[in-house]
Amino acid sequence: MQHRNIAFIGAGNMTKSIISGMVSSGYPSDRITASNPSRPKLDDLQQHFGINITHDNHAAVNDAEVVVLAVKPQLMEQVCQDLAKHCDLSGKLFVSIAAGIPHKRLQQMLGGEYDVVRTMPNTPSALGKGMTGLYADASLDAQDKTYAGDLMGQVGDIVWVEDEAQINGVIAAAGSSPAYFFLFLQAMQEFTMTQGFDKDTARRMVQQAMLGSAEMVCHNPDLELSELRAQVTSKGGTTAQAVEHFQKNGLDKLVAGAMAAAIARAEEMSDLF
Ligand SMILES: NC(=O)C1=CN([C@@H]2O[C@H](COP(=O)(O)OP(=O)(O)OC[C@H]3O[C@@H](n4cnc5c(N)ncnc54)[C@H](OP(=O)(O)O)[C@@H]3O)[C@@H](O)[C@H]2O)C=CC1
Ligand SMILES: O=C(O)[C@@H]1CCC=N1
Repeated sequence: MQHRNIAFIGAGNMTKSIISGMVSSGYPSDRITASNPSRPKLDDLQQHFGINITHDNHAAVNDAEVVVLAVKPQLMEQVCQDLAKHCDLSGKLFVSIAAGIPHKRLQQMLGGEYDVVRTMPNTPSALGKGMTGLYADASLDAQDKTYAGDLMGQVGDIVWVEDEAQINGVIAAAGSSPAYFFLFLQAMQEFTMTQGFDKDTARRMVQQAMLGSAEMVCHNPDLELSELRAQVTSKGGTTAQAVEHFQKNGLDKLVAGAMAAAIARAEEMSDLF
């Protein structure tokens, strides 16, 4: 991929995940800058990945060809307006990772019809196992589109969406979903501890079971998920009892409700910010 000078505005969890994945995939660290108000996160990024760091958003943006907007949604307007006031933004490609802020709204915040790609990554990007949804409007130059896809492709799998509203579906399915899996594992760990296992052993067991299961899913793309489940479920056995308990207690509805809640919040945020 092209290695353009890239600046991350905001050096929080998601920036760290993306930079970590980029550097492991060979993106030159001297072409990456992170800007953040507080120091410790910047020091951490510099120590681990050898990137450039600054407290000055303007300097970071002035030196960049690509600007990743990685602050919390509620700060986005203030940060973009400040950049618009103090920097020449023409010719730069903007990549937003913020939940709930539409493409048009980002352009409005930046004060012009700049090239903007709206993305929705997730934290496993740190391990090169991310999943990112991307949206751009038809005016985006093919080279910029390729760059944005390659960039997020360095940290995992990507999917372009045609309809911007689908980005909220990506949030529910991939942006937020690592937290669902962690929550599920935590509940399993806690129950396992009630069976006389210490915390670490309980974690080791449930995490290995999850890792193995995820690998089975990925290595068997032609097998339906229901078939993989059937392979574990002996007739009259233990798994059948557990699965029946989940189903009787409305697991499908619970999951659909949680994902719909994530989407509803994303929609709400697009009115708020
Ligand atoms: N976490 C996740 O799993 C995902 C998050 N996102 C999106 O990523 C974005 C960032 O989220 P996340 O990384 O979790 O949040 P964090 O709070 O971890 O990071 C945000 C960072 O922005 C910094 N910041 C605050 N004000 C400014 C400013 N004026 N200029 C530059 N930086 C500033 C904060 O610095 P300080 O702490 O010093 O105030 C902080 O380090 C959000 O918009 C979120 O919607 C998208 C997908 C997944
Ligand atoms: O919770 C959030 O709003 C962000 C977006 C997806 C994951 N974290």
